[in-house]
Amino acid sequence: MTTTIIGFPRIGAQRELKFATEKYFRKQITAAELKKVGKKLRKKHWKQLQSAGIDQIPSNDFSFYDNMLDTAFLFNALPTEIANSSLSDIDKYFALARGYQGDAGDFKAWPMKKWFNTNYHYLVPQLNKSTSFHYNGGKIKTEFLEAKELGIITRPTIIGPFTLLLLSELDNTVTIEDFTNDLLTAYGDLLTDLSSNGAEWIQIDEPSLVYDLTNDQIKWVCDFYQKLLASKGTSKVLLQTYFGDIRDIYRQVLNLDFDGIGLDFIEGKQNKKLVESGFPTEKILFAGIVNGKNIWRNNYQQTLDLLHDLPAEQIVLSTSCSLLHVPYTVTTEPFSADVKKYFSFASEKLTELTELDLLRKKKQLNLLQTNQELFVTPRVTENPELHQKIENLTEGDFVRKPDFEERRKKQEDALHLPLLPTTTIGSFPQTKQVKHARVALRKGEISQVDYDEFIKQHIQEWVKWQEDAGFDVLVHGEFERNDMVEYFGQRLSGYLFSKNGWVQSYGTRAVKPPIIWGDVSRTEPITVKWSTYAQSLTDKPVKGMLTGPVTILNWSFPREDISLEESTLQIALAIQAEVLDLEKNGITIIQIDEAALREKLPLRKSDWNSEYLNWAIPAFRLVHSKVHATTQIHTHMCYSEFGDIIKAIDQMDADVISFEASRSNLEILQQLQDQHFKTLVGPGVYDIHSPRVPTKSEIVNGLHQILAKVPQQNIWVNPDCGLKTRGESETKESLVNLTNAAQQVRKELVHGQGID
Ligand SMILES: CN1c2c(nc(N)[nH]c2=O)NC[C@@H]1CNc1ccc(C(=O)N[C@@H](CCC(=O)N[C@@H](CCC(=O)N[C@@H](CCC(=O)O)C(=O)O)C(=O)O)C(=O)O)cc1
Ligand SMILES: N[C@@H](CCS)C(=O)O
Ligand SMILES: [Zn+2]
Repeated sequence: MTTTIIGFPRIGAQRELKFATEKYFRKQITAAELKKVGKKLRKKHWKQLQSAGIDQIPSNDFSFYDNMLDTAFLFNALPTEIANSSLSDIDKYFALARGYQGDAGDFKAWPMKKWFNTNYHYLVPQLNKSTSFHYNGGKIKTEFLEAKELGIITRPTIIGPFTLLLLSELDNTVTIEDFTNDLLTAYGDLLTDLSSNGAEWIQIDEPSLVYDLTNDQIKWVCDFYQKLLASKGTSKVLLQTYFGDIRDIYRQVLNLDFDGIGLDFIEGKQNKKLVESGFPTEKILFAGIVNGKNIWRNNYQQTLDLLHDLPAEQIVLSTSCSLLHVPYTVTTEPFSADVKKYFSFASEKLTELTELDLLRKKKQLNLLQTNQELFVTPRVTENPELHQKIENLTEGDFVRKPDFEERRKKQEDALHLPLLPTTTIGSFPQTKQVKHARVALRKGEISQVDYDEFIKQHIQEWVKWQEDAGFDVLVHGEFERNDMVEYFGQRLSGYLFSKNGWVQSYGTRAVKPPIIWGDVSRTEPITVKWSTYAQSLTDKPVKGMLTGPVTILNWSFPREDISLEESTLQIALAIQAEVLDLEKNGITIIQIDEAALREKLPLRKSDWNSEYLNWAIPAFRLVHSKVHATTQIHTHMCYSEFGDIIKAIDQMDADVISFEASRSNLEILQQLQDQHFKTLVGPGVYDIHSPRVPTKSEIVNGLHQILAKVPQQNIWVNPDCGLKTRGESETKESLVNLTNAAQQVRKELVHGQGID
């Protein structure tokens, strides 16, 4: 055995899984038809890996929605009301993913969170007293046997117990210990079952081992695996980690009876040093040396140098993480050969692994020379003016004046907004018609003028609708955008775009991250015509809508020849120019989304004194530092995992921030209160990732919870995130419930204060 990968993209080269699943949601195909699509994709991918020469192929990396959900489902850890409902198994599964409202009941979806430092999102299992874990066969076994029938003995993969528990939400009636015995039996039964069915290797993913670990956690992991591995059957077991190094538990892990240890040598900066400190001769090192997250060709010489320092005889070459995070193939992309040669997507990374395997065995050395040519000369010509501009930035460029309190008064006078102002996050449903129009424009079937007219009509309809629904601050709806990052990338110089480079973000949703190829700058206004058009239709303020520099960077494939900081500052200057143009054209409220701000924060808190926030926060400040006091700057983050960086978020110095809160039980509110958060806040009052319509009273309850923690004059009312993924009718129903709820609570407050 010499090469493997941790996991492969599952949505299909043409996003077959997305389209089939969405058809199933719309009841256009049956469950059997959907399952057939899944089976076909799995077969295709296994065969592809096989013919690429990957000699150990994973299975159960496939998922109809998400692997965390799969794992909870595999172990039957469902809420009782869903488990006992009349829904079929697959509908129970999707009910947990997206919520369900219908004849079988009314079930909220499980929360969704970012998967470590990626733009992939997993479902957060909700565990309580009634949860129990037990294994009785299921997806992992079915897929193993499916591959076996094709003559491929795969390595089944499963998320490990530590990661499963750490990433789940336990209510206050239970602790991790309550599930330990259950899980020992469940994982034990799984190992025995797979092993008796012929699995030679089983992969247990424990990415959570790359976090800072407490002594109790280390002890839990060691005790658990000691017991589990004592009766593991005949299969060999691989402990797979990724997204960092395992410095806190490396020594202990070596003493456990794993047959293989998978380490990430790309993001795991200390892993090399750890292995050099000793690695048992009887174990196999699955060395993650091909980057599972970037799209650049591997530098073979660098990789060979790294391998040179590792125990050569015991190494299987692997990827640093699952290839889930990169697009399927570059071969079908319309880049010139001169550009294409720099790229490696999932399929090309398979070739890299097999070529590196040849090279480490001193075979086909010509491959090394061709590869080295990519790295000897600079790939792009620099923009010296831009570099100078960045060099000339001074502290004052990062400070907005006057300060928050003074601006707040001026904005209150200028904007005249009511208590609990209502707004939305920016996008409205991207309907079939909107997407079709973009396809028609791309194919030349309609002209740019016709397309623009079509978009304007949508803006007009929705501006009117928002006025009628009683919103205080309107949005234009983002109908002209394919994606909040790709759209900007396409209008900035220095970017390249794939035609089909889709990467799963969650469930059926994918993104096509643009590629930062060179220095980035703005050549002309990007959003001004749409925002000013929308503003011309109403007397209410319409928010300008931009994506912030850190998010543009984090959701693009970044350059590796300059620092992330440098690239982000280039983007920040481009967005700053856009902010100033919007302001000049009469837009008085501008939202600059920083949905991905937290993404590149080091996973280990002990690494937080590193530089990331020291440049990410200033990059955002640079974007809005030059606007007038009366221009209100909003920002938005579609997650609430910023409790521990609240101070940094406040230092972004925005006037208002909206964030996800409904799926996270509003726990962030306590932290806002405790840390005297100054920025005005719009904690999302309903979950937009589910088609479920929130009732007015649910929203009223949510507002009451918010009011218990945040001063009323600091509160905005909005959904969790943009509404582009939702259908029109559910969106309108939900938003009417939102404005009605806000009005009711406003009345309560006014009465309570005796004003009315
Ligand atoms: C807010 N989120 C975002 C994240 N990352 C981003 N880069 N963007 C985000 O908005 N991360 C966190 C959250 C949650 N994540 C997502 C990710 C993706 C979506 C989403 O809605 N994706 C759409 C695709 C969006 C898009 O690019 N649309 C294009 C192309 C549409 C298309 O597929 N066209 C078809 C033809 C369709 C037709 O004819 O009807 C084609 O090209 O073949 C566009 O609109 O032009 C998705 O469907 O997956 C949401 C949240
Ligand atoms: N303005 C964007 C933010 C998504 S995070 C939207 O509404 O879709
Ligand atoms: Zn969002």
